[in-house]
Amino acid sequence: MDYTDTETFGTILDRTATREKGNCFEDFSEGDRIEHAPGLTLSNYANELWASQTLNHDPMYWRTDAARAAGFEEPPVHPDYLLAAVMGPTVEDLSEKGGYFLGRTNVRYHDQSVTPGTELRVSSTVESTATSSSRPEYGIVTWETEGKDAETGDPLVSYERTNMIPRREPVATDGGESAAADGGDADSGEGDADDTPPSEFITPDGDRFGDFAAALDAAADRDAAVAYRHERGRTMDDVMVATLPLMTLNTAKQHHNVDVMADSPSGDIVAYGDVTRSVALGHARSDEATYRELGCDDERFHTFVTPGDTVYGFTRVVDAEDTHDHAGTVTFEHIAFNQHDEPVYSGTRRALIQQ
Ligand SMILES: CC(C)(COP(=O)(O)OP(=O)(O)OC[C@H]1O[C@@H](n2cnc3c(N)ncnc32)[C@H](O)[C@@H]1OP(=O)(O)O)[C@@H](O)C(=O)NCCC(=O)NCCSC(=O)C[C@](C)(O)C(=O)O
Repeated sequence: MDYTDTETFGTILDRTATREKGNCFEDFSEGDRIEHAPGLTLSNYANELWASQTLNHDPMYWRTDAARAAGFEEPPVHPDYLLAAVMGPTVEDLSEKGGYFLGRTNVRYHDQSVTPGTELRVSSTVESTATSSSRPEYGIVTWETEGKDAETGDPLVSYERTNMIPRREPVATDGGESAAADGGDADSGEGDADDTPPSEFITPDGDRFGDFAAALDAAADRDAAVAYRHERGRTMDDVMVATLPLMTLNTAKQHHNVDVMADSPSGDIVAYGDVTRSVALGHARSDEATYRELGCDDERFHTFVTPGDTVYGFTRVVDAEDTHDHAGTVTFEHIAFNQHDEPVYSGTRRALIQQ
């Protein structure tokens, strides 16, 4: 028999089983620990592709003189690439089955001097599982993930992330179990006691710690916030949507299988949340003298970003603390938005900004 005869092959395909990838919601129980097998070795090529394409062009990640001036021996890998390189290899075990990346919190960088050539080992623990009251065909799972230097065992980055994960069987829900699984801020802001925007928005005069602190001082006794837009935008193309996640071994079909995604609510492949976030942070960093990343919290992905969408950035300065001789700690809220001015990502970020 000729298996490649189109008609015959179609009949055979209908009768054969698919060897499935990934895990369903029912496969996760609180406390389960997963060592992610594939891992990867941080590469200069992937690092440069990630940082260049997401407009993260800070010289300290590109040139030895700038890296040395910032206290590194040589240019380290970009922290957004490091984070994505830790998360990518977890997808096969945790979220390849589908469902959306809802958010992440407690992102902490333990070592930012990591250079290309470093091999990663990544493990995750199931922190919680919950029923989704709005989508009975999904559950909501939160994992705690840690990426280490495989050779030394030193922790490099850790975070807690939450996804919707398909169930094998949809369940009837009473709407009672599905409070935000990570205890994060699942509130969209609706119903906040004060949801009236301030009457004035202040832009810092420059990109140094003192400029952010002075702007906050100026806003302190007025009905004002320190908040501004960033000029750059980045249109999502194939490299952004499919290449960057695959380069970090992220096998989520959402980013590279147009055939499957055509039947999904987005109707198309969608950008990996870490790419959207990295673009937003790249826009923000282009307007600040960043010294080190400290961490991010309450990251949320509000709606799909599909090929052709353009990602812009908005920043609100929340706090500025004079913590070091050469740099101060600034807390920002960043919002990425699309060409229709719809928020697609939000999160808070703490970074050391040069004095
Ligand atoms: C998912 C959509 C459709 C739901 O939109 P919606 O407005 O209908 O619903 P919602 O109210 O925002 O959230 C739905 C449910 O999730 C819960 N929830 C929400 N956030 C959190 C959180 N942080 N922690 C815990 N729980 C959370 C929330 O409480 C609610 O529970 P309920 O069903 O019981 O009412 C909509 O928000 C959306 O389209 N978001 C964009 C998703 C997206 O594009 N993510 C990035 C790309 S996917 C990706 O990167 C993949 C990855 C990385 O490769 C990979 O995981 O493998």
